[in-house]
Amino acid sequence: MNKSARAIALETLIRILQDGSYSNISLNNSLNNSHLSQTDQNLATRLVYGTVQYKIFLDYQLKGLLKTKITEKYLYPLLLMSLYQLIFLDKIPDRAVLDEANKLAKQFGKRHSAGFKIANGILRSFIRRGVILPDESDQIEYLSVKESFPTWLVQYFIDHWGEKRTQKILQSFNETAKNSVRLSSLKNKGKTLNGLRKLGFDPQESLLSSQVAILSKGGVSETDLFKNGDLTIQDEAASLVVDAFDFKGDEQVLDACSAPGGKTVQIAENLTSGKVTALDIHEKKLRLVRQNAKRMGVSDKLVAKAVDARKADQYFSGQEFAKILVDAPCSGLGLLRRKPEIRYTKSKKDLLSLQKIQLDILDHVSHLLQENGGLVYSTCTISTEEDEDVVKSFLASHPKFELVPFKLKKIASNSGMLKILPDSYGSDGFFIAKFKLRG
Ligand SMILES: C[S@@+](CC[C@H](N)C(=O)[O-])C[C@H]1O[C@@H](n2cnc3c(N)ncnc32)[C@H](O)[C@@H]1O
Repeated sequence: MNKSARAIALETLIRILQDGSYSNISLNNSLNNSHLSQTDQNLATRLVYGTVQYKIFLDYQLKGLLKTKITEKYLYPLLLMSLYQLIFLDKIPDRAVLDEANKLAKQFGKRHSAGFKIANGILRSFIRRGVILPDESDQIEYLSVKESFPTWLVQYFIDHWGEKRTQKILQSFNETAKNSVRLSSLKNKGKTLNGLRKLGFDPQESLLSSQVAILSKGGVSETDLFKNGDLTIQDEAASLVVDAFDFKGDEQVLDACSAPGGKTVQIAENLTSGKVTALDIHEKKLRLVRQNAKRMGVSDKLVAKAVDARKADQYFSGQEFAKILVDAPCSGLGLLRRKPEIRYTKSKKDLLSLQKIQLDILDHVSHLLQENGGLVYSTCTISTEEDEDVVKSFLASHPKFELVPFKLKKIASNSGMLKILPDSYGSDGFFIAKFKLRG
């Protein structure tokens, strides 16, 4: 029997909430093995992302309603998913949510289990009582529940950006991520945009880059435009990192942390006789880099090697590279729209342990840069520990490096550092710093 959109969503949520799986990987696996129509896939996606995103808020709604201990594994995810529909999906009538919860409880529960009665009772009680929130006098607790972020993260954002901006940042992270594509610079941009228009994607130019288009719907990876390498899926802020370099075309470039290769192919598009050496600590992930390069028609510019960038100076003989990109492993706090569970899995301690890895990578690759060469450091996080503090520490221990201003297609950085918060342009949160090695 083919599974329904809600059954797929529930089994995915069980894996994410009970087994700690990643939302995007789990959901893709479930959807790829399903026979759902595009509309049903959209519903399953909405249910999974929405429930994970609002987990703290939804959990709070159960306050006072749980009279018995929930033992069956499916029941807690089912309650959260049903509450999400009751509260956020206006087009689905309450009656339908209750009926569907009933069916799912019977499908996922043990034989003779009373799970469906428990679910029904709790959901009916919620409908009678309505949404509850903590008292506003405690802003941290209030915002934590209202926007569904752990209290440490709310406190962290307030400490760095104040209460008003924090509210905007949190709200912005709860908005739906845009469908953003970067158009290959090797192809005719007008033609690609026309192709997108014909397919109903209604492309609009990004505020951050003239090479990036925002689409009105998903599913572009199914099109020939994607398959033929006319475009690639990349966030508008992420697309700025490579633009921070000024390419001549004949350079040897090192991409120290390359997988899945979004920025590697972008570098390669800028090269004529030059090559990009793409490293990643995980051999398996390099397959994605090679696939991406092949699809985007730049395989001849790529050398891929499984290397721990913290040991990169053992693999290369000296100052071999004119440009180096360190798009470092990071907490990913800038990606909260696309990977909502990051807010629950990362802790403040992680920021400092990641900082250590980031500095280690920078230190080891910095020996491989030619004099007057450019080093770009970027992260998809907005934490100071992994961004500005890394820059400060790196400069303190590498006095021959200095920050240099850079100009992108639509914005510029005079300080050599650029931090993009998620509420500024509705993009992912990103950080870019550009250094030069003095001659
Ligand atoms: C932020 S992702 C890079 C994204 C990539 N630049 C892109 O645009 O598609 C960081 C990558 O660093 C890799 N990584 C983590 N630790 C590493 C290390 N010590 N050396 C090299 N790569 C590492 C991870 O496997 C991951 O693929």
